[in-house]
Formats: sequence, structure tokens, C-alpha cells
Amino acid sequence: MFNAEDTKKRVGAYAADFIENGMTVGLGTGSTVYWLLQTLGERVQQGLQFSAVPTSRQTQTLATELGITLTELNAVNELVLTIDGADEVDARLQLIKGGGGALLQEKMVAAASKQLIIIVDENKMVDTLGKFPLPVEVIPSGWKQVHRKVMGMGCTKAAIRQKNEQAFITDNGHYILDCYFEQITDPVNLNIALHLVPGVVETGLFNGMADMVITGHSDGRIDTKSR
Ligand SMILES: O=C[C@H](O)[C@H](O)[C@H](O)COP(=O)(O)O
Repeated sequence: MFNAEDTKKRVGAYAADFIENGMTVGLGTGSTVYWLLQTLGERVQQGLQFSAVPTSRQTQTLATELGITLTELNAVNELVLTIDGADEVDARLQLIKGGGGALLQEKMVAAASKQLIIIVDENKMVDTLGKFPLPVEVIPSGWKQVHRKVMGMGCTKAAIRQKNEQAFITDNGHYILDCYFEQITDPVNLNIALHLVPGVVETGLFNGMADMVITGHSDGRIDTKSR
């Protein structure tokens, strides 16, 4: 049996095989992507050449330390693929992302990619999204108005994410409103409705974006599911 960290490590290493010489790719954020980056760093030492758009300062810093060549989203037309983690994945490969607060850049990079590959451990797989609170990135000066509107959309509780007893600030200078919905049965329409609220910058709902989900299991199996 493998523990959760070992499973993330194995799934991250497995996904590294999708990145080939000459590609320009997107690199996601989080503790599973951490292991992808470690493997890619080793491969760069062995001669693999590719360039990458990072989705956060965290990934930018780690990738730089590992010798991975970075570029910017504005410097590319299209990315061959992006590999990223997720907080929840349902049977239709709809996702909740943003547990690390990187949802805005992750969604921009994913939208610029021909293929989005998601790497998770089996604990992230759910029948219906919503056990994990939905991160919604908001403009700080208007968060209370967004909170009021979200509470009228079936949300049972919403709170500004805290770090060190202060509001957590995203890489783009916004707050995260973590929204508890119990069950998100219609993520497509919820995403649209949230985007209509002034002050909402982005939501952690990634609908119809993931092309493949690679799941690591505690018994050592790794399986892939494609849309
Ligand atoms: O903002 C963070 C991202 O959406 C992460 O990809 C997501 O939270 C999953 O991270 P982890 O692999 O650490 O569970």
C-alpha cells in the first residue's frame, strides 16, 4: 500500500512522460504538481528540452530552481498541453480547483492549451462536486457584495480564505471566497451565474476543460480516463 504522498509522487512522475523535447507546456500548481516538477527537473539534467508557462509564483520559483526553462502566457499562441492537479474530479471530468489559490492563472493557462491533463490521487474522485468548498476569486473591495449574492445561490456558508490570521492574497492581488455548497449538481450553470456577479474574477469550476485525468491509487495502480 502507498500513502497519499507516495501516490502523488508516482502519479507526478508518470505524467512527466507526456512532456517531450521541443514542447511548450503549461505547468500547474500544488503538491501533486510538485512531484511532476521534480521528475521534470531530473529529466532536464538528463537533456530534456522544453519550455513552460507556470500557473503561479510557487511553480515559477520551484521550476526555476530545478532548471526548467520558463516563458509567459503572453509570449505564446498556444500550449501543446498543461498538466495540473485538482481538488475534486467528478465522473464527467468536471473539476474543482483553487485549493492553493492559483485558479485564475490555472484557468487562463488551461484555456490556452490543446490538452489539459489532470493528476490526482484517488481521494479527489467524487460522484458529485461540492464536498470541497468552491474557491471563488474576488475583488477585495467588493467581497461582501459577492458574499451576499452567493448566499442566495444555494451556498450554505462562504468565508474569505485566511493565511496567518489575515486574508489570503492571490498572485493577482485578490481574495478567495471559499463557498460551501454541499452538492454542486449543475456546475456549468453555477459557473455562469457566479461570473455574472460583479466582483467575481474567476471560479474554481473547470467544466469541460480536462481532457484526461490520471489517478493514482493506494494499491499502486495508476489509471487514466479521457473525455
Ligand atoms: O490552486 C491550486 C490548484 O488548483 C491545485 O492544483 C489544487 O489545489 C490541487 O492541489 P494538490 O495537488 O496540492 O492537492
